Amino acid sequence: CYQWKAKKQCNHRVLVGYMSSERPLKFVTGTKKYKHVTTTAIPRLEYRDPKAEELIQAGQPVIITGSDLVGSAYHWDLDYLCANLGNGLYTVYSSRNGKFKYYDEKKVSNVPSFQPPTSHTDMTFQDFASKLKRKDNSNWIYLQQPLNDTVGPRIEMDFKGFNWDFAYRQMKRNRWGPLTSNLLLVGMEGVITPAHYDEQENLFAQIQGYKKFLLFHPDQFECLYPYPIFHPHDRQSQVDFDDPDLKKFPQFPKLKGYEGIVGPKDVLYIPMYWWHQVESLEGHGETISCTFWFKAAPTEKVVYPLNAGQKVAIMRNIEKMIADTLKDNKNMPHFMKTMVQGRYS
Ligand SMILES: CCC[C@@H](CC(=O)O)C(=O)C(=O)O
Ligand SMILES: [Zn+2]
Repeated sequence: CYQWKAKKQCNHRVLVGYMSSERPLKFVTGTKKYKHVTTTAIPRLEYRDPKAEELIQAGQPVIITGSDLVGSAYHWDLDYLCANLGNGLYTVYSSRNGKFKYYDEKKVSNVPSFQPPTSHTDMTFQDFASKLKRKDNSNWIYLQQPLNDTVGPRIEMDFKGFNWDFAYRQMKRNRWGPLTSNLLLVGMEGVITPAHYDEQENLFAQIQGYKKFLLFHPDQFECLYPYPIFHPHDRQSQVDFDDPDLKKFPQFPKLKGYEGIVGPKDVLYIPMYWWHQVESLEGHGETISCTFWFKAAPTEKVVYPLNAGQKVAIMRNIEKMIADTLKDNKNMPHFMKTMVQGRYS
């Protein structure tokens, strides 16, 4: 199991003493601590610990150890994946600054001035792996591809060997909807997925390398200023954590959340609507992860007061309805300001 030594802050880098019974003492160099972002540790619990189940049922994040959710993939590394993923094509994103802010291509036409921050191409895993080894810091790359039936027989066998009992037990116990996808993520050291939220429950399994997660409760919505719903960056925060515009986003410094380093064999439960920012830590090789996304649990009976996630869902529905009704997104700011200005303050 892992014991975490006291964190030591030194010149904006956080060294987190890291020791496990399976690995020599290793300093997992954390990343810069973001100014204005206050965090406490994400709980780290053994999967048999009833507290872990309680946290998941309460829709709270938790790093689960010992589940072996992807135990049959612990041997996955670049060479093994090159040899066994087959010659299918994989979606590889490229970024000039190491940040991979997701955008919805179907919404690009809504914002004519939109400049995609990343590009993507399809290539064989072998091509990707050779680019990865040539680590070029002017071109960061990040493979993000749903595992599908183009994979070779060994990968298929490994996939079938996942601890599906654990995954489906969580799904049933928490009344989640069906599993929708397993996304294979292979990231160059240092890549960052900026703060965003997803509309599905996620069991995030780490296979190789270390990822630092920042997580924020849905009630931090007013500190994170998501893009408008019709914008390609819907669900993504507008705030650049490295250089926040506090005139435009004055609530940002009130942000409070959780942080944790997710290492090999760890599984992080990311509850739906929880904001997260994820960084592949330098110095520990490329990261290999696999997501398990589940549809939301159906809301049988609405219980008041509504929780923050439900309020985000309601805000999204209202925003969608206004956008659909007005038919012109330029009219939305004035329409919504008129609706509340001087009436609800
Ligand atoms: C495309 C998914 C990226 C992932 C974050 C990361 O590992 O970089 C994430 O945001 C999630 O699993 O929800
Ligand atoms: Zn996400």
